[in-house]
Amino acid sequence: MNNVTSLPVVIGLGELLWDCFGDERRPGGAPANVAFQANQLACQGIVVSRVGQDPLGTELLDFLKQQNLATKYVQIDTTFPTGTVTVEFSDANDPQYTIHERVAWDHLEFNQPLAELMNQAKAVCFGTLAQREKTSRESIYQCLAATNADCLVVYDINLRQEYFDRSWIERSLSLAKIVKLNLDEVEVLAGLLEISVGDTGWFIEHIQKEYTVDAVCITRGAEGCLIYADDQQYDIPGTPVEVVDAVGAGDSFTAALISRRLLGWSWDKAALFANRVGGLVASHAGAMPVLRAEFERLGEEIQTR
Ligand SMILES: Nc1ncnc2c1ncn2[C@@H]1O[C@H](COP(=O)(O)OP(=O)(O)O)[C@@H](O)[C@H]1O
Ligand SMILES: O=C(O)C(=O)C[C@H](O)[C@H](O)COP(=O)(O)O
Repeated sequence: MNNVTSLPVVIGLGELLWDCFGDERRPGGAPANVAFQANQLACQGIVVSRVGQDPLGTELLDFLKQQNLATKYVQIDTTFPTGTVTVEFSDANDPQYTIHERVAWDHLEFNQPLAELMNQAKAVCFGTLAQREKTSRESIYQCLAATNADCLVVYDINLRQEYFDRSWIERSLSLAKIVKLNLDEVEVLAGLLEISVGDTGWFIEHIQKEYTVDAVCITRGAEGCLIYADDQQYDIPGTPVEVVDAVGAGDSFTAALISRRLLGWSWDKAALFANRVGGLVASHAGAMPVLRAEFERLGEEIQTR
C-alpha cells in the first residue's frame, strides 16, 4: 500500500466516477464516497476501482492524491472510459441518478495486490451497482473472499435504475455482516424477495436470519435511521439541516457508522454520529465535501455524552 498508516483500513469496493450536475461535475461513486469519508473519520480509506486512460480518469486520481488517499488500487483501463453519472433533482433531498454504461469501473480485475490489500482490511463496503457486469461482479466476490474472518463486511445496497438482480442481492446479503438500505430500497427488496413488508421489524428479522446478517441499518433521510442489531431495534431521529444536495448522505452515514463501530462504540452512539455526519454531507454540495475538522468536533461531542 502507499501512504501506510496504523489507522484501520476501510475499503470502498466498486465504482469511482464523476457525478455530473448540469455543467458541474464532482467526484462520486457510492463505495468511493465511503472510502473518502472513512479517510476523514480516523480510518485509512482506500478506493478499489477502475478509471479510463483519459483526462477524466487522471483528474479523479489527482483528486484522490490531493486528498491524501491511495491511488494504487484504482486500476487504469485502456479500452473503457472513466464512468460518469447524470444527477438530477426533483428536490434537493431526492437525487435521481442516470448511470452511464460501458465504463471502466465495470471491468475491475482481481489480482495479487488486491488479495493482499483485502487481507489487511478492517472493513470493506460494497454495493449492487458495480455488480452489473460479470467482470467486476466476479472480482468483487473474489475480493470479499480474500478478507479475514474479522473484517466488517458492509453491503450498502444502493439500488440504481434496473441494475440489480435477485441472485446478486441474495449472494451479497449472505456475504455481509452489516446491511444498509434506505426506505425505498426496503420496498424494492421485499418485492424482489417476495416477502410482505407490512411489518418492517419482521421483514428485517427475516433478512438477518436467512442471510446471517448481524445488523441492518435503514436510513430515512431527515428522519434519521433505524438499526436492528443484537436482538434490539434502535430508532435514532435525525437532526434538521439545510439541505444543499443529499448526494452522498447515505455513503457518509455508512462510513461514519463503520468508523465508530471499529472504535467499539455502541450501536446507538455510532448511529447518532452517523446521522449527524449524513446531515452534514447533505448540507454541502456533492458526495465528497472536505469536512475532516467538523467530523472530529462532532465525534468528540458525541463520544463525551
Ligand atoms: N435532510 C436531511 N436532514 C438531516 N439529516 C439527513 C438529511 N438527509 C440525510 N440525512 C442523514 O443522512 C442519512 C442518510 O441519508 P438517506 O438520504 O436516508 O440515505 P441514502 O442517500 O442512502 O438514500 C440519514 O439517515 C440522515 O441521518
Ligand atoms: O455510485 C452510485 O451509485 C452513484 O449513483 C453515484 C453517487 O455518488 C452515489 O450513489 C451517492 O450515493 P448516496 O450516498 O446514496 O447518495
